[in-house]
Amino acid sequence: MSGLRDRTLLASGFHMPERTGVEEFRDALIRIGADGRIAALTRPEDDGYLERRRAADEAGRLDRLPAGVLLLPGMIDLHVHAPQYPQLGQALDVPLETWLTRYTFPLESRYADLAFARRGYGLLVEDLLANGTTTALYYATIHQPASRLLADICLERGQRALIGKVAMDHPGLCPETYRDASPDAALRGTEDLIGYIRAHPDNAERLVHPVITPRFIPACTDETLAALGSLAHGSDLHVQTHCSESDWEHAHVLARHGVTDTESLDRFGLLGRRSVLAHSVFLTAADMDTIRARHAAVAHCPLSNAYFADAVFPLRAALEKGLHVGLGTDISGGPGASLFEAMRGAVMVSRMIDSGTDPDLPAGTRGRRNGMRIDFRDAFYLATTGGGIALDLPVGNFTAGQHFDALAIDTEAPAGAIRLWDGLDQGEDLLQKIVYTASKANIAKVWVGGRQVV
Ligand SMILES: Nc1nc2[nH]cnc2c(=O)[nH]1
Repeated sequence: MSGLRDRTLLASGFHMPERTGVEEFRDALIRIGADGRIAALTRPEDDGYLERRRAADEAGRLDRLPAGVLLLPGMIDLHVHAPQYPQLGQALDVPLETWLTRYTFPLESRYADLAFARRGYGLLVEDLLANGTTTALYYATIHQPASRLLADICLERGQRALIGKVAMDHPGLCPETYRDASPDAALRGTEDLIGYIRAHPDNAERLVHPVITPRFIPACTDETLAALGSLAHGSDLHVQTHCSESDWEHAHVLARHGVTDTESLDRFGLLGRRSVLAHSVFLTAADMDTIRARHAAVAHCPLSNAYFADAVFPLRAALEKGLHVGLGTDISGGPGASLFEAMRGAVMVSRMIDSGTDPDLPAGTRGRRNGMRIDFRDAFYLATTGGGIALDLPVGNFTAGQHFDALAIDTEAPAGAIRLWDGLDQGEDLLQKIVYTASKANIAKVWVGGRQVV
């Protein structure tokens, strides 16, 4: 079994087209079209199942997952700084502003060197695919050649990706050696990468999308924010930026613009259906209303927030308000490169905000307020369907019309971390165990758009 285009896969597994419940399928037929999209998922109890199964088999177009191997949707990472992979797991003992100026900007400036970029980006894309990330929303750097190279690599390796040349021109924060020379340079660089990705000869299927990427308000002049807002206006382009991430950052925007990040981004025209706001920890109730009204999305980055936010994003409240939310690793503000770790982190921090952390307080009074916790189901939804909705792309589950982006989880891989026990691991308990314990060695195969990429 390799590519699954124009074939039918006989598989058991899980997906969550709706947040209201996990759907388990057993011995389902997933018919994948020549375009890599799912034509139908047929279960044994559905009409025509046996006929379809026989027809696919007789045509030599039936593939089966072996016993012990389960199918999950591919993971969608809504926040990755591609150039920061070399410092994953480093420098998390300093606050965001120090981390940026002392470590991150100097590292990113090295992507002026294409050989360095090739090594870093090649390894990152390969590792993320092996970790099960089939779609990634990437920040590149300010450099045109290296940002183009990231697009080339994603196309070559077959990862679905959304890539932005980072716009950052504010001399107050960005060092002279690593910033756009002017608002015009920031805008032209953004437009150049959009043109390159759209016209790329290997991107006819639009596997890779360009993204308007003002790094965050402190790094951009108002002129640049306005120019990028105009570019986004009326287009179908994605926008990504950081929003209300830390006390320092949030206070900076309040002092400079007199309003919150959300309000300011909205005034610049940067909030729309395809905007993804990373972190968004310090949103007010009014900010949440604005994000919902614009149908924009939040990339919740639980691991990174533990280091830079000193607070927990009220995820449950955002979901109950109807915001689009998905998960991000925030490589390298978060020390993990796997959405499985992000899922686990999202559940854990939600438990802490729900029940609290101070053992000196009586039980029941420690938490911010009750009802803030999520469970593994919500986390699985956010990493799959939630991410697809946030990006406005047909990915995240196995319903008809979605791209076939999927993982084969080998629950019996000897080197993997999943350990099953007879009779214990059934239904949602099995999915829970996968969410909490799966490791890279359990990810046996990965497909993007029906093409096998791992
Ligand atoms: N976590 C994180 N926050 C940022 N704010 C501005 N740039 C960055 C970045 O690279 N990572």
